[in-house]
Amino acid sequence: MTKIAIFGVGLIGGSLALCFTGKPGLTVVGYDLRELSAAKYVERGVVDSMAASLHEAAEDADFIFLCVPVGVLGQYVEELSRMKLKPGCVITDVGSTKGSVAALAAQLRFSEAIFIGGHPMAGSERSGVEAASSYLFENAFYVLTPQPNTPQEAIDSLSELLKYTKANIVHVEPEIHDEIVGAISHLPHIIAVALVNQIRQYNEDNPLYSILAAGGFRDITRIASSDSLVWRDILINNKQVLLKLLSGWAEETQKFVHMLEEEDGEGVRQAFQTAGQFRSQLPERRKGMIHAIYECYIDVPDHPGIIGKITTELGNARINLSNIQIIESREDVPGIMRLSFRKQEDLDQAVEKLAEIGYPVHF
Ligand SMILES: NC(=O)c1ccc[n+]([C@@H]2O[C@H](COP(=O)([O-])OP(=O)(O)OC[C@H]3O[C@@H](n4cnc5c(N)ncnc54)[C@H](O)[C@@H]3O)[C@@H](O)[C@H]2O)c1
Ligand SMILES: O=C(O)C(=O)C[C@]1(C(=O)O)C=C[C@@H](O)C=C1
Repeated sequence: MTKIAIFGVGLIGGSLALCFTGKPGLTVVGYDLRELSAAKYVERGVVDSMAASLHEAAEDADFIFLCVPVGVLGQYVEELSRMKLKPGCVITDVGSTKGSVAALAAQLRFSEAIFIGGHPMAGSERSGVEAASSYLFENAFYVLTPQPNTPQEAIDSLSELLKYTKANIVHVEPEIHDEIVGAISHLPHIIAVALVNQIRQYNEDNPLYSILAAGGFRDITRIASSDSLVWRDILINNKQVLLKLLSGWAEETQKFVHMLEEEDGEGVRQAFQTAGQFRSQLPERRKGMIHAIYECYIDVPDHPGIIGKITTELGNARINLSNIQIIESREDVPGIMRLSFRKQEDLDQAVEKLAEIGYPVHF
């Protein structure tokens, strides 16, 4: 039996556990500080068993996944380096920053264990094991940050195990990872939170702000609901990169200040056009490099019962819908409905079914 230990059975740790639990030859042991009784994790089939201590979980493990917030990662890596682990044991993490943990692991001496940094580029604004899903990583990118001296055998065995996630493995240097992920993940989280807080203050004087908030505001601010402790750790850890990115962001917004002051309509138009062109080149159906969610949109007339009709038709055809949302709905104006699926197969079947019943989709 290959023993997999998961430290931190939350959104990411729980999702990884769900990918591995029940697979032939694998046994998954969880460890978490949270007061959710161990039996519940086991009953729900997330893990095979829960360990009462870090040592119990790590003992004899072939793989150890550290799925805890970035702020406590270092302490686990250090503790593991002091333990006698199974020879060849691969320790990996899922932290959203890679530079500091790679630097720490490089200076520690593990007795016959190997550390390989990792980061699945998939997630959610939700947190905790309740939000975990075995589909979370499907089709997403999964970054590994092996060092030049990392044994190939260890990289291969971790990559082989990660096939259960159905993610695409990519190797990236830790510092490059932090720069890129700072720009495409951490900065957007800061912007979303700052924007929500700006509007929240206006809303204190006039609640119409939140009442009128429609698709635009909701789309750009979904990630502002992310876990505050997880994100505190990520942002502080990637401080140097983010300070540079924030000054770039200030320059970008300043460009708009100038364009508006000068009433430079052509400048505004060009800004939208170049942004739109770049965005349309992002890989389709993966929401950038982020989600393993397959989505399509349909134009729907605004009349009662439309959601029921669509869900019934898809349900009768045994097509699993993971989410449904009306993005815009005004009286007498067709609304847009966003349908999300967990699998490409479901999306393809839905496209066919919806066309058949008179609702052509767009992406
Ligand atoms: N949320 C995302 O979208 C996302 C995506 C990719 C990677 N990550 C990274 O994954 C890691 C976990 O994030 P998450 O979103 O799963 O958070 P989460 O809050 O859902 O899960 C974290 C789990 O770790 C447990 N925990 C916290 N401190 C602990 C400790 N000292 N010892 C043992 N368990 C502890 C918590 O009880 C919780 O169950 C973070 O490092 C984060 O940067 C998050
Ligand atoms: O989709 C989301 O909600 C996420 O926040 C996922 C997201 C991201 O920003 O893309 C967040 C943190 C990660 O480390 C990786 C992915």
